Amino acid sequence: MAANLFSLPLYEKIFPKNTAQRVLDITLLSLLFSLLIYRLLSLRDHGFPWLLALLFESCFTFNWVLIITTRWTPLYYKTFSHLLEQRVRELPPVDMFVTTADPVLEPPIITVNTVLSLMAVDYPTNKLACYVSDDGCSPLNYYALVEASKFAKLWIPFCKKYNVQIRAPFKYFQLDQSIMSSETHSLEFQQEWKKMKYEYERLSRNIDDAARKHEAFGFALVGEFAVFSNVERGNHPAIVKIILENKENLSDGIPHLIYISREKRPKHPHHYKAGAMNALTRVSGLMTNAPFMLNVDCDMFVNNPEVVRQAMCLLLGSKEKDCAFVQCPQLYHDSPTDTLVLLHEYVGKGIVGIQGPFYGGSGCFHRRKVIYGLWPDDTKDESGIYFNSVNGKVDGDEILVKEFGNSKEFIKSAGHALKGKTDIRMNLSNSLDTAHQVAGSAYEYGSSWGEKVGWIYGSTVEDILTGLTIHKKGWRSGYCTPDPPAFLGCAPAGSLAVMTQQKRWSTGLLEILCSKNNPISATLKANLQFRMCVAYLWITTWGLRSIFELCYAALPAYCIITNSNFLPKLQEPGIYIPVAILVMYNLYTLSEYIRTGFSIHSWWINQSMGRVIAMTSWAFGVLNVVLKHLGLAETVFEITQKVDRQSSTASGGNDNIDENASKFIFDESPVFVAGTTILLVQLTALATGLLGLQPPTGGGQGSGLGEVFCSVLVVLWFRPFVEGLFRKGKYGIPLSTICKSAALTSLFVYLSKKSYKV
Ligand SMILES: O=c1ccn([C@@H]2O[C@H](COP(=O)(O)OP(=O)(O)O[C@H]3O[C@H](CO)[C@@H](O)[C@H](O)[C@H]3O)[C@@H](O)[C@H]2O)c(=O)[nH]1
Ligand SMILES: [Mn+2]
Repeated sequence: MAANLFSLPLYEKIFPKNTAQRVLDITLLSLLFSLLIYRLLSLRDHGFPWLLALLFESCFTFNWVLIITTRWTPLYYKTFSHLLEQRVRELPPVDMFVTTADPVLEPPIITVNTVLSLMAVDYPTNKLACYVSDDGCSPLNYYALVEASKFAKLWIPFCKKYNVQIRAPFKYFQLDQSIMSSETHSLEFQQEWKKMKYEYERLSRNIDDAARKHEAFGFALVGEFAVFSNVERGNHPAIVKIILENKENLSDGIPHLIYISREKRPKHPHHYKAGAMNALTRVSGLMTNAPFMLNVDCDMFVNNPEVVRQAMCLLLGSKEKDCAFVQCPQLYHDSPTDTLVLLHEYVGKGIVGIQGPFYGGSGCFHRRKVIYGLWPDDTKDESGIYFNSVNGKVDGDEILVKEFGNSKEFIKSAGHALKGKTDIRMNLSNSLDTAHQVAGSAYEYGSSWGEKVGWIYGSTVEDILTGLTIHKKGWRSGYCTPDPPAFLGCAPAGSLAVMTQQKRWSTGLLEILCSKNNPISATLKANLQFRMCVAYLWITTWGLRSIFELCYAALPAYCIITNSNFLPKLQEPGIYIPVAILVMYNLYTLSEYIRTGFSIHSWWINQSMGRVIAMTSWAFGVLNVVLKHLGLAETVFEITQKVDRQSSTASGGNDNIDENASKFIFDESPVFVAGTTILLVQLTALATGLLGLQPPTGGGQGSGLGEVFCSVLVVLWFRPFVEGLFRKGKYGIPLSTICKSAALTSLFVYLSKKSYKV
């Protein structure tokens, strides 16, 4: 019987049927190929635009091949967490990491909610420790956490007593009380609920007040805040503070809570989030050294209190090799970003079916030893010592110093982690001195941190790079999609934030493609599976696609201005191919939206936003990487502004979600010059056509309805820019931007005409 129980599976793999999708994918691919063949065959009868169209369409076809290959075999997991206790004698410890970097862009109340939701998960509290990294080195963040720790002592028991489902207090108190289950309607519950609400409002008020005071005349930096006096954001010593310690090792108490602001010095690169993650890994290695680490961004609260147990089903229920990390999808609570949901649905699950999901930077459970650089084939000898396939024996002290840096205590803890031993540490403060040492800005010099160990440096999307480094070794990863969703975060609010984020992504992804860690070499020289390489190529080439999309969008305008054509004429049978592609592709994506429960309107908005982002933000990503390679600029991690919708329970209203939320906000940033130029080019072309200012065709075929249709389509995609031309203030395109774009447009028209004469 015991043996039977032990063999019960903790999860089941489900391969959803996708025959219809495959058929459609292949049909579309055949159409694309037919178009290419048609163009090739008729190349001689047509001019330069025809050749360009052939080139760009080949790229889109290639991209389609990448997409089909990536999503061919979707997979998801069903977990059986109620069997966990029967399968494992004791649940393993988990260290939970939260990163925050700027108390203005990331209001402390958001971080506080995330931390509270993590600390309140359904898991033995003596197995949990929560570490918060503050790259802003802000006394305000520290203050907020200290206040939150007092609230946690009430909140956590309340959540567990009443089995509260949403344990981020801001979200919980937004819920309509009437939808809560009837058992929670007891008088006792009502009273406790009111008290909790009162305490939470007090907590938010205290944090708000402190923020206001801090802004006005600084904090009184005395007592435990004294360490923050004279600190500058980018120049300060390491600060590590134990806010809460579960000294009695109670399984139904409150988990440890530790604040870390790693040392920063102007001369030492700090590697943004990846650097912060590595500091967290080391400090936690000294203090609790849990074999599993959960990491979330400051705005990603736990939405399903079962999440750790759910993830454990995958981590403990499979062979280690099959599960280096478990990623939960990134979903948003404020505005459902349909594109992301769809990416998860139609591409994400496909990747899960290859070698496992990409690491997405937040909502991910890691095996500590994998982060320490272990390969799946590294084997234990009898004494439990690992032999590393790259470095030989892992236990050799010299090797360990080279890998992990110069701290004896840390090396010892890393040795334990690699061997899978769990440390039992009674007193956190014993390791405080060493914790400060490993959080030092020079600690990593001469070690493998950021290169072979920990989060990998060299890209502003450190998550994809780190995940690729893990997959490259042959590890697989798991996907955790419980219902309700495990985590929910803040969507970037407004056009500016979206543009900035997309620019960073495109930059970072291209940095990966152009580095020695690119997916192709990972397949040729290491163990990245071929189709996984394709999946990584699909994502890392986002930026490059922008160039082709831009040029393709310029093509109809070019043709109208020069009275040439890149599409077959309406009376030619060839026209049916591009028309069929257009119709089928749009109906196909539309059906995906509708099947997933989104509206036609959201389909249209996202399709056009997708094109706008690709032609503007992504293109600037390419520029960033070119400048980096020329040594002219460094790439930076620009933090996304998080909107504080959380303290709204205290202030009584959602002021931020007004009717203007969907309007585009413009500033003088170059991305908007690019967008405005694309629009003006199309408008100029259409005007040229309408006013009959086109040059004579010179014997060939002139532009026709096809070109005009495409040009109008681009204008429709850029509708927010059209509106921006006529609006004032922040919703209008600044005059300087319009002037720059007008100049660029004239240049385009001039060059087009000139090139055509030549
Ligand atoms: O110097 C820095 C910069 C950022 N962060 C933290 O990194 C996280 C992500 O930053 P955010 O501005 O929210 O970026 P997003 O674009 O929303 O993040 C997505 O993309 C990032 C990679 O570009 C991933 O790291 C994230 O996990 C993923 O959610 C936040 O918690 C920040 O506090 C730091 O700790 N230090
Ligand atoms: Mn974010």
